[in-house]
Order: sequence, then C-alpha cells, then structure tokens
Amino acid sequence: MSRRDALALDILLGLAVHLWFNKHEPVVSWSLFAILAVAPTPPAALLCEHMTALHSALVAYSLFFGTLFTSIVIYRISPIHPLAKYPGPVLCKVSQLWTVWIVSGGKQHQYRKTLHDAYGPVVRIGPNELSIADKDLLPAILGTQGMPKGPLFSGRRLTPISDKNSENYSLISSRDPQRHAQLRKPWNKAFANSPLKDYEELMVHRALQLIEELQGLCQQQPDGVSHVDIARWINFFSFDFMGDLAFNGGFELMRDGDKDGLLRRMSSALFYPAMCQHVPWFSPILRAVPYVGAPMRAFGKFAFQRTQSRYTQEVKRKDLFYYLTEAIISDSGTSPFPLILANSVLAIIAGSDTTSSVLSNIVYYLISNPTDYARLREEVDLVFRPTETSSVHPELFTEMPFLNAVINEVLRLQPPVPSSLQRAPMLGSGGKLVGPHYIKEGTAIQVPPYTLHRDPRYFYPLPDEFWPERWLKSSTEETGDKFVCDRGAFIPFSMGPANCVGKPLAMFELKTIVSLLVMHFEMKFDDGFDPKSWERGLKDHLVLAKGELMVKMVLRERVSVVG
Ligand code: HEM
Repeated sequence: MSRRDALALDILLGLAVHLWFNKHEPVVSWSLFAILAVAPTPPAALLCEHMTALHSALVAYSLFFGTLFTSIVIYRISPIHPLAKYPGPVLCKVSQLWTVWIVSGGKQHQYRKTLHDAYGPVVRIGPNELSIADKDLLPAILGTQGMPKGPLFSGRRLTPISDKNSENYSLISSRDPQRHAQLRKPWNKAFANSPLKDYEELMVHRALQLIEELQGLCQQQPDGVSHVDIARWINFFSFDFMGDLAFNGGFELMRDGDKDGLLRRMSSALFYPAMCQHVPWFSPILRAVPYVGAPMRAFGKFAFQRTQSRYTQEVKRKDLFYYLTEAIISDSGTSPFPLILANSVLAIIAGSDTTSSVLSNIVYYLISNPTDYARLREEVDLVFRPTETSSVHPELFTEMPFLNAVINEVLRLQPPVPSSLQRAPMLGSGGKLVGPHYIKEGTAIQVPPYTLHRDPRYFYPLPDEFWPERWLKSSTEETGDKFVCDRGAFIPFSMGPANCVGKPLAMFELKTIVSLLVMHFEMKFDDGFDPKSWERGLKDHLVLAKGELMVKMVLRERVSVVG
C-alpha cells in the first residue's frame, strides 16, 4: 500500500473511533485503552514499508490521535451537536477537562453562578452536560417523575476498583432507580421517628461534650478568653458523633485531637473523586496511580477496619449501623459486608462534613452580623432561660422561628452540596422531556443549588446577603416593595427520591449546636483574623471544604454544663 493510502487509512480509523465513542461513551477504562492502543497499529505496519518501524509508529499514532481529537473538538462546537443551541463557554463545550481544572480550584459553585448570570437559566457546561437553574424544571429533573442519578455518581465511588459488583454500591452511588429504591428502604426505616430518637440522644451527649471542652478552654485562660479555630472543633464534634452513629464510637477527636490526621485523610480522599467524577471513566485509572490514589485507598482501609470491628461487635446501643443492618436483613434476608461497608462510608462522609460546614458558616454569619446574633441570643435566652437550664429541650425548637430562619439563610447562602446534583435520562429510555428541553440519552443535567439560592427571581431583595428576616416575612405582606422568598427554589437537601435521607437528624443537630453555642458563649472574630479568608477558603470538593475560623470565645453567665 502507498504511503498516502496508509495515511488515509489512519485518518479514517481516527474518525471511525470517534464515531464509535459517540455511540458508546467510554466507561470501562481498560477497554478504552485497548481501542486507542490497537487502532493505529495497521497503518503503522503498512507505513513500515516506507520508513523505519519507530518512525512509522510515531507518524501513525500522532496522525491517529490528531485526527481523533480534532474530529471530537470540531463536532463538539459544531452546529450538528445535539446541544449546539445551548449557550456556554467554548472551553466547556470542548472538554470536561476544563471543568476538572475549575473544580481543582474549589470555586466551581461560584464559576457556575457566573455562567448562569452571563448565559441564562440553561447553560452548556460540558460537551454533553447542561446546568439548569430554573425552579419550575426541578420536579422534572430531581422529582419523583424525574431522572436517575447521572454518570458523575459512578466517577465519585469510593468502593475499591476491584469491586465491580453493582450490588455493593452504596445508596448514593446507585444509579439504577430500582436498585436505588430498594436500597433506600432500609435507610428510610433507619431514619424513621423511633430510631431518630436514639440518634438524638447520642447527639445531645456529644453536643454537651463540645460545649464542655470549649468551656474548659476558656477557663484555662487567665482572662477567660479562649482563641480557637471553631471550625476545627465543630469538625471534631461532627466526626465523633458520626463515629458514634456509624461505628458505635471510637473517634474521640474532641477528647484526643486529630492525632492520626483523620480529617486530613478524609479531605484528601475526597479531593480526587471531586475532580474525576467529571470524567467518570478516568476514575479507576486515577485510583490505581500509586501516589495520587493513596489517600483514597488509605481512607478505604480505615473505613474497612472500622466497619469490620463494628460488624463483629455485640450491640450495646442502637446506632445507625444497627438499624441499617437490621433493616437490610429484614428486607433481603442477608446483610452483605461490602454493602454495609459502602453504607458506613457514606454515612460518615454525607453526615459529617455537611453539617459541620453549615455549623461553621452559621458561626461565621452570626459574628459578621451582630444585630442578627443579638436577636438570636434573645430568642435562645427566652426559650431556654439562663437560670433554669444549661441544655436544650428539643420540643421547644418549634418556638424558635428566628433560629430556624438563621439556619435556612445559611443553607441558602452556603449549601454544603453547592453545585453537583446530577441526573441523566435512563439508558434505554430514549431520553426525557424537561419542560421545553428534550434531553437525549447520554446528556446529563446538573442543578446548582448555590446559583438557584442566590437568584433574584427567587430570593429578593438582597439575594447575596445574609438576611434571615426573609424567612419570617410573608410574600403576601403589603409592604409596597418587591419581596420574594420562594421555598420551591430552596434545595439544600435536594428533592425527590434521592433527597437527603438524613435531613431530620441534620436539622436537629444544627438547632442543638447553634442553641448551645449561643447560650453559653460570646463569640467574636479573633484579633488579626481576616473574615474574608473564611469565604475564600470554602471549596466545593464534593462537599464544602473549609479553612480556619479563628474566634475569641468568652463564657456567658449561665448555669455550667459541667455537673
Ligand atoms: C446540613 C446537613 C446536610 C445537607 C445539607 C445534606 C445534603 C444532601 C444532599 C443535597 C443530598 C442529595 C445529593 C443528590 O441529590 O445528588 C444528600 C444525600 C444524602 N445524605 Fe445528606 N445532607 C446533610 C446531612 C446528612 C446527614 C446528617 C446524613 C446522615 C447520615 C446524611 C445522609 C445522606 C444520604 C445517605 C444521602 C443519599 C441519599 C440517596 O441517594 O438516596 N446527610 N444530602
């Protein structure tokens, strides 16, 4: 064959592989590599007649990959692409790698908001992905008549690569709606009213420990003023509590500090999945890379050991592990260890970082807004009288509208899952109509809570400001000024069949800790602490990662928690 024909064959192969990829999105990494490695070999062999073997391989592979990538890029930005009519930056249309780059900086949620501000409620954020920030379309995306979870959930799995059995995927990473519904049943049972009472008891115990530890720090100081990174203490608390809930205790970060670097290990373990979830087929490869995959493997090992030890323990108190295992057994007759492991990891990640970031943000916004802080203190003191109690009484939370308003306002401004609620039409469904938009199979949709929550169509006035009062006003009030506070666009816990199953526990936790902190301490930013550094440090890495929040704490005159 002539050199020209061999080169033409190489180009044709590049185009054919692109066509094949178009039909079959590469998900199995090793088969993808095999295709890419083998396809240019025939032209390379034919070129050997005209040049050395090394030279022919170089030419054949370069031309093949050049053709493949050029063809992909041209197609993605061309008017024949199914998403061509949707606006968005060219870099987003060309490759998911751009999103990976943005995510690595941790400001994906803010970037997405700037995209919606510039392009409108529907933006093309990837070659085959749209971001939709339109309240009216939420039910068709996330609701009961909506779509199953999208490919992002495959890319963020923390289960070992060797475990290809989808039966062992955790609730959150199960994409098949039937399997998800089956897995969700035990979780629903485990979060029903009666088990919830048991968890609440555990939680109040840990909450009082937190207050006691912080009190101790104040009392150690000659002037009674302690200088603490409150975000770190709140993290300690939420891990200790989730450890109690998932593994029957054993973390003791509040008592001993984070000697083993558990928090650091977990945030490193989440960093890479946060990025490679956007290129799901790349996830198993990344995990296999020695240095890069090490934190994920280390966290997996830690979770495995904890789960195994809890699995073989005799149950002393009824924790989430107990209720989940019991519910799984009663539903299916068995309780496979890998599934229990996946669920325990899920509980720790979903339940700790989320609540701790909201709690830290509440402290941040209260200190930044002294008038609201004073108003909340008044409410707390009115309901839990200083001379009568040093703890909280959950039945009285219903009498605390301002507490609720403060929590809602922080969940609105800083939702801990700020940008990546992803859904996609089910394979074989033929696609899905979302309002006027036909979503083809192979296209994914993301809903960005951070953007929706700051949209002036839904929250007005002051959509970007902390203004808890908005939750207490009625939109029908005759104030003369435009006012909107649209709860339909408020989705910090998502919505529909895959919404947050832990919401009641999370809300209880938030109310308890905030009431106790406000009840017992006077808090201010520490001298020299730059409050802006807090918001700068918030990073969207699967959940909201955070930096230091240095505060000065002084004990208020109340009944002591100790004794
Ligand atoms: C303020 C605290 C919390 C917030 C804002 C929050 C938010 C969320 C969101 C947005 C989702 C849905 C993700 C999606 O649709 O893609 C979710 C799912 C989930 N959350 Fe939470 N969460 C919180 C606390 C908790 C707690 C305390 C637990 C208890 C273990 C928990 C357990 C879960 C589980 C198991 C799922 C998966 C549900 C499913 O796939 O069906 N979360 N959470």
